[in-house]
Amino acid sequence: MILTVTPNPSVDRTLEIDALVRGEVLRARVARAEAGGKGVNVSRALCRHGVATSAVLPVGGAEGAQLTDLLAEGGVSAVAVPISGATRSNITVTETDGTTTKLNVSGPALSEAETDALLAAVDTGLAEEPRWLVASGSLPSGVSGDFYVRLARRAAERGVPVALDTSGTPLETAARSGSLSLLKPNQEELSELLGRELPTVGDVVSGAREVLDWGNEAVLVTLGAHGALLVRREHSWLARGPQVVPRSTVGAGDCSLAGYLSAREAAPSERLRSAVAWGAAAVALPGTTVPGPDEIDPAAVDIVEDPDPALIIKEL
Ligand SMILES: Nc1ncnc2c1ncn2[C@@H]1O[C@H](COP(=O)(O)OP(=O)(O)O)[C@@H](O)[C@H]1O
Ligand SMILES: O=P(O)(O)OC[C@H]1O[C@](O)(COP(=O)(O)O)[C@@H](O)[C@@H]1O
Repeated sequence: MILTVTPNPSVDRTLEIDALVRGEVLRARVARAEAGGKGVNVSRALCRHGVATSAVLPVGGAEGAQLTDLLAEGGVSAVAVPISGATRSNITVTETDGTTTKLNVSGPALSEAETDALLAAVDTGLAEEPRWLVASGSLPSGVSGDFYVRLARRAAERGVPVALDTSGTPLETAARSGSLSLLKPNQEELSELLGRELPTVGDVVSGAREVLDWGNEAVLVTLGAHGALLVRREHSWLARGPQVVPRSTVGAGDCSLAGYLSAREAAPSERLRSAVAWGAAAVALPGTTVPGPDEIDPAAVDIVEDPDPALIIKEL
């Protein structure tokens, strides 16, 4: 079983329009609502592939009820921790050419008692000895920036490896405290973490190795349309995915992480192949829709071990 925790989940609302024009009245062709939030999406993607998973998340208000219903409809096992605030709705606008614009809301604050209840729900999940704990997404206000460090300590006590996908202060705090089995920043998040631009493959690999030096095991850096780099101490691997016609990039990173974790007992390069295949498949689907097994083509992913450090990422 893979346990995910999403402290700030959302109902993802997507509006599909022809082209976004500021200041105009635009009519949406399609409006959809899907369960969202980073760990929630990892669980949804794993569930579509028959991988056992459980999603822990706080829920409140009418959107919280809708989120719980959406997860139940999708057959995703969830532990919903009740909170007094209302779960957020994040808005995505997708245009015909695949341009995706996201408007993320900060979400409800969690009280200390609600934060403790969330931690207790994770503890209960950890007692079931999951093969991974996935800690993902932004932290709601009221939750201290070291929340993921606290989670990682609890997981370590049970010998459960932790995969982290977040940004800003929560990423920096957890990454610097070490002991994470996997971090999944995108190129921009890694660059922000290290405080410098990372235009080449060599820049990303050496930046990720700096993060490994803080006591972490592996870094999966997703590069949007340019694929992904997996960096471990001994080797790094570059994966370039198939060309896809993008429809919505929302949830691509979450599906990449799910693909990486789904590949049981596989060599690092095969885990990376799976990550990029799942991410590319997600981009071809509308809204926050997660791909199923028929939509994924791992054979279309090209992998290079210890790639040329001089390669420029935006030219890949
Ligand atoms: N425009 C795109 N075309 C093809 N694949 C894409 C595109 N955008 C993202 N992907 C795939 O999804 C993965 C995750 O995307 P990325 O944007 O880096 O993550 P995040 O959603 O976390 O920002 C990439 O590694 C790639 O495999
Ligand atoms: O917690 P954050 O950083 O606000 O992100 C939440 C949003 O990110 C998503 O999880 C999508 O994430 P990715 O596009 O990075 O895979 C949405 O479902 C959700 O609306």
